Amino acid sequence: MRYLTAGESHGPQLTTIIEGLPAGMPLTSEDINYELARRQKGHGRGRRMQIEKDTVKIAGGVRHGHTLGSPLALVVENNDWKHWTKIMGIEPLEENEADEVKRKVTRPRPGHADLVGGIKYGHRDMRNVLERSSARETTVRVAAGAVAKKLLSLLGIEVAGHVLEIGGIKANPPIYQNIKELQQKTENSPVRVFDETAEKQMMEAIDLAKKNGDSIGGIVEVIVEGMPAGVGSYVHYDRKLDAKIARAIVSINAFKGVEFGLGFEMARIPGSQVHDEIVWDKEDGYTRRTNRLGGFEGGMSTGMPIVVRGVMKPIPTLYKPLQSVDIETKEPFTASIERSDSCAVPAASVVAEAVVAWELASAITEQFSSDRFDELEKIIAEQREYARKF
Ligand SMILES: Cc1cc2nc3c(=O)[nH]c(=O)nc-3n(C[C@H](O)[C@H](O)[C@H](O)COP(=O)(O)O)c2cc1C
Ligand SMILES: C=C(O[C@@H]1CC(C(=O)O)=C[C@@H](OP(=O)(O)O)[C@H]1O)C(=O)O
Repeated sequence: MRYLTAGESHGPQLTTIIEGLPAGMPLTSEDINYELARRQKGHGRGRRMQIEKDTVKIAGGVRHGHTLGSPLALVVENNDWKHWTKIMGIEPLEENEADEVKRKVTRPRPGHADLVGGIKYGHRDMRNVLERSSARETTVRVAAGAVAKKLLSLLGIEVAGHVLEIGGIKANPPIYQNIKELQQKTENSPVRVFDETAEKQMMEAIDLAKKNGDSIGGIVEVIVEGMPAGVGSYVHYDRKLDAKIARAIVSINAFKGVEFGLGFEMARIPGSQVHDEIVWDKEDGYTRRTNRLGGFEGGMSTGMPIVVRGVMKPIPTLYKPLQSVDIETKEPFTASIERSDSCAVPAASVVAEAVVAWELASAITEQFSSDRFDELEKIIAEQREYARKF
């Protein structure tokens, strides 16, 4: 499967076209709207989230609640567009219209894409960069991820994303009976965290950063249960599924690192405390006594839960801006201020879920290729049975 997205942050809409979905898979707008609403929640977001009520229009590829096998076209309109029609106008401006109409940006924000994007594309008005580099684009990535999550869920694979750390406040690792419990508890948290003590401290840290005109980042974790063993491959670098997931996580705006299972901690402990011992029983087939590698060996899923974490840097737009340079005068100036979030880690955990779900659904449909969803269900059941008996 593949998808592309189009659209600017304050333009009329965001669009994605998804190609390669099997036909006959149940899918409704509600499945997608549920995920879009989750992405909009979270303590620390700016005023934009009160303006938007993200809902999807399915513009192709579905009929009477089932996919057709044709490209799936999804559209999310920007409510804010009505305030930006002039600034973001599609048609050329009159010659006498001033630069203020465009809300020209000439003082790049350190840490955002403004300056290098301007250099790369020759945009001396760096609004042309920030409109597309904005994480508004993650709206339709979450829409694509919702479709992937639906496919996975119908195949018995569940995905849960949550927050582990914000601004240096660490949550205790979640202890839960099943993944549904993790999903439900974090869903009701304003910072999408399992640990209630950390929740309060995280919210205070966000409020303090906001008050100081500053921003904070954090760590999110995505857990996947029910993935069959043997998806991905060890034979080529670009077929390794863990590598695809790592790329997907780092592709999220402001994400700077990724780890699986024990992650960077593995550098400090011996192999006997890292590798997971293999056991077999009739019911579950091959499992591991522990899951310290986080569900991957040799670029393939082991069948154990996938555990992947990503680190998000603090938001680059600061209400107390850092030093920058005006590209017109080359004089030192503080960076421009755009309306901004002070912390978007909770929202980013929903985006992380979406991009992980996409990579898994994509790998499954590639490896167990079928144009029909009912056939795919059968093939996956057979794969599970084959791996159990192997
Ligand atoms: C959900 C989400 C919301 C974000 N909100 C903002 C924001 O309000 N202001 C901002 O400057 N950056 C925000 N960012 C981060 C920027 O989009 C990101 O730093 C920028 O695109 C530069 O890319 P890079 O940080 O990956 O290098 C957000 C990121 C995510 C994932
Ligand atoms: C619009 C979203 O996030 C935006 C991401 C973003 C950025 O620079 O990445 C900057 C802000 O844009 P605005 O100036 O319009 O408020 C955020 O609100 C969204 O998540 O839907």
